Amino acid sequence: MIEVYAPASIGNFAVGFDALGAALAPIDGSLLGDVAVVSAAQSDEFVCSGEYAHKLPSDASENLAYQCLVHFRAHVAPDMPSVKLELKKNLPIGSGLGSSACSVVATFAALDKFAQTNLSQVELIELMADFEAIVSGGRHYDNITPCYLGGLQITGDLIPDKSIALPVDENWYYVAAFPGFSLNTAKARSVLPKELSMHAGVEFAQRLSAFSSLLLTQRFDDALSIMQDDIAEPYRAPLIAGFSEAKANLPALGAEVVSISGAGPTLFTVCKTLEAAEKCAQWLAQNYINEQGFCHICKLDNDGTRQLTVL
Ligand SMILES: Nc1ncnc2c1ncn2[C@@H]1O[C@H](COP(=O)(O)OP(=O)(O)OP(=O)(O)O)[C@@H](O)[C@H]1O
Ligand SMILES: N[C@@H](CCO)C(=O)O
Repeated sequence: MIEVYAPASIGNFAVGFDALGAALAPIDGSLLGDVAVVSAAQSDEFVCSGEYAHKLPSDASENLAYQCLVHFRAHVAPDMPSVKLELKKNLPIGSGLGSSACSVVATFAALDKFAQTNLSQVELIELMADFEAIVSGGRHYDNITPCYLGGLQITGDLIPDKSIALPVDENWYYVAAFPGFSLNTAKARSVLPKELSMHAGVEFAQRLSAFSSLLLTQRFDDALSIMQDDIAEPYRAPLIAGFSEAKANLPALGAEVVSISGAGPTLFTVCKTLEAAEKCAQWLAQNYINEQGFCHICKLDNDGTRQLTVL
């Protein structure tokens, strides 16, 4: 049996629409992500369990994890013995935490290990991105690669091996608050402008390249000072109840950055101290999330997708 965990991630990371993403590790040691378990069986079977399993279609053929298994058997490992695939769906759907990417990454990584197909990093990332594209309305890697590789990744087709890890300040804390309602990624993409002006395109390129260079030269405070999303946040904020109030209130509590995680509705902050992160988390718990929501103070998950059990 192979059991693989894949962490939640913050897509876009404010300055890198579709191109930058970070994997999350709650500081209380809990796991925030999906788990795929592959074991030998008489014939292929699929089970979806976990807190959010009931939010997914009951028909296995509509579950991305099962679709990954069907694809893997047909195109990657036709000789793989029959398996039971269990997806432990621990992340809410349409959360902005890279939920579908988590299921896809955990499943392909577990199948690759079980079948000993030893796909290369690029082969696996391409496979994973194909499936992420099916549901999100656009091919992008900013949940896939941080989820798979860990850390903060600048990522896309132009980038050698699809992804390059960027350093962050070890002292930074990230507060991720899921408000408890869903926002469909395809819908959150449909409100974005189809084209950027020349000015906006140049500014986006400047901001992302400067941010990356500043991180690589350890000028972390300068990097934080330009960490702003002009591409997606202005159009998506009206879709997320409470976001504008949070953005207005959290800086006074010590948030250096307040932005939307992925397509939303999860909000994230970057804080320089644990004290500031705790104050932000408390405010968010009282003012942003409902009974179905949750809030975690996190560091980056530098391990990415990993095996929990091998039997
Ligand atoms: N294993 C799965 N995990 C998540 N979504 C799945 C899965 N299988 C099928 N789906 C379907 O894919 C769609 C995912 O929608 P969407 O892209 O909005 O969510 P998401 O990937 O969970 O969002 P986000 O990346 O913002 O966390 C939903 O319609 C959901 O029912
Ligand atoms: N970069 C993507 C992340 C969501 O999956 C977006 O913002 O639409």
